[in-house]
Amino acid sequence: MNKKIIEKEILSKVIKKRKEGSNKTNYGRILLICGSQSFGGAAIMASKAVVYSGAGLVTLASDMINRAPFLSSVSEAMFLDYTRTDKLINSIAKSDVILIGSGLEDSDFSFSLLKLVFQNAKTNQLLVLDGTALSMIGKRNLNIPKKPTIIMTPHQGEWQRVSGLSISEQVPVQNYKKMVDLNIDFLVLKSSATEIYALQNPREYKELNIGGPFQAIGGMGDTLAGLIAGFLGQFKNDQISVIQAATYLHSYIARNLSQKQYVTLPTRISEQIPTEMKKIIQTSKY
Ligand SMILES: NC(=O)C1=CN([C@@H]2O[C@H](COP(=O)(O)OP(=O)(O)OC[C@H]3O[C@@H](n4cnc5c(N)ncnc54)[C@H](O)[C@@H]3O)[C@@H](O)[C@H]2O)[C@@H](O)CC1
Ligand SMILES: Nc1ncnc2c1ncn2[C@@H]1O[C@H](COP(=O)(O)OP(=O)(O)O)[C@@H](O)[C@H]1O
Ligand SMILES: [Mg+2]
Repeated sequence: MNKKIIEKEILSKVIKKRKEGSNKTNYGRILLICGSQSFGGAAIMASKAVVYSGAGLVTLASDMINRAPFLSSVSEAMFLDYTRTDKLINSIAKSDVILIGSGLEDSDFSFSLLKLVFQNAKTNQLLVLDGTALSMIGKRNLNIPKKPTIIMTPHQGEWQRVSGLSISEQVPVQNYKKMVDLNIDFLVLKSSATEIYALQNPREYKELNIGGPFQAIGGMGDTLAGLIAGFLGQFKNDQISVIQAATYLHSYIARNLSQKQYVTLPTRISEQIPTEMKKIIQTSKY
């Protein structure tokens, strides 16, 4: 199987200048179903990455305990109480991209949210599965539906839970087999050398080689999931390139920050996203 390295050119391939007459509805409606009483920060960090990546309309559905801190730190986004099933179903129906799992608790209630999304998601929607959604799918043997496009962002421990493959068994051929078995369209398998797979192309996968241990901090993956969701909402073509670009940008910013900072805080990465995106369109040949 052919391994390629993700190069910086992927950023100018995907990130484009905005059209003059466009408005927020042209840049994606993103719904996050994230956070819980225990992990409010994950929801805030994921949402911050979605907003700072430029997504048009962003809603977080979460536990009410997170509402006030969320609105004060990501004021551009909207908030929904995730126990309001009627409103949540409505919001699922209107979304282009749904990110579920970052910071959810492993509970019967969270599991019911995941099933609700699986039942209501439609063919033209993109579903990003992260964090505890993955652990629950693995532990509770939940089948992933064929209809929405599925983007899964596990670290190796989560992928072990979902796929049953131990870390040493997580080699490309095995990973592809599991993607087919489990209906996963795109897999971002996170580690110190993150790998990105697309189901349509089982002969090639790409590896990221610009990350580093300055990224080993809680919230780094929540931020990546948000950045991927935000990019998928606004850059509509060639989903694999969009996912690669988001993953590259996340580590590219972290690497730049690490020149001056021992550890690169996830919220600082998000704050840097608009500046780096601007630099890309200014230097782009396209
Ligand atoms: N501030 C917050 O609210 C935070 C919330 N978080 C959320 O907490 C939930 C649990 O996620 P966690 O990943 O912390 O815990 P998990 O228990 O799901 O995963 C960690 C386990 O996986 C194993 N593992 C194997 N390979 C790994 C790798 N490459 N990277 C990381 N772990 C690996 C570890 O040894 C450990 O046993 C998620 O929903 C996550 O989004 C975390 O993001 C931490 C920060
Ligand atoms: N040593 C490292 N080198 C490169 N990237 C790393 C390293 N450690 C962590 N990362 C990156 O940080 C992120 C961690 O994701 P995850 O474990 O899901 O974090 P969290 O759930 O706490 O937000 C991944 O993108 C991973 O690739
Ligand atoms: Mg995570």
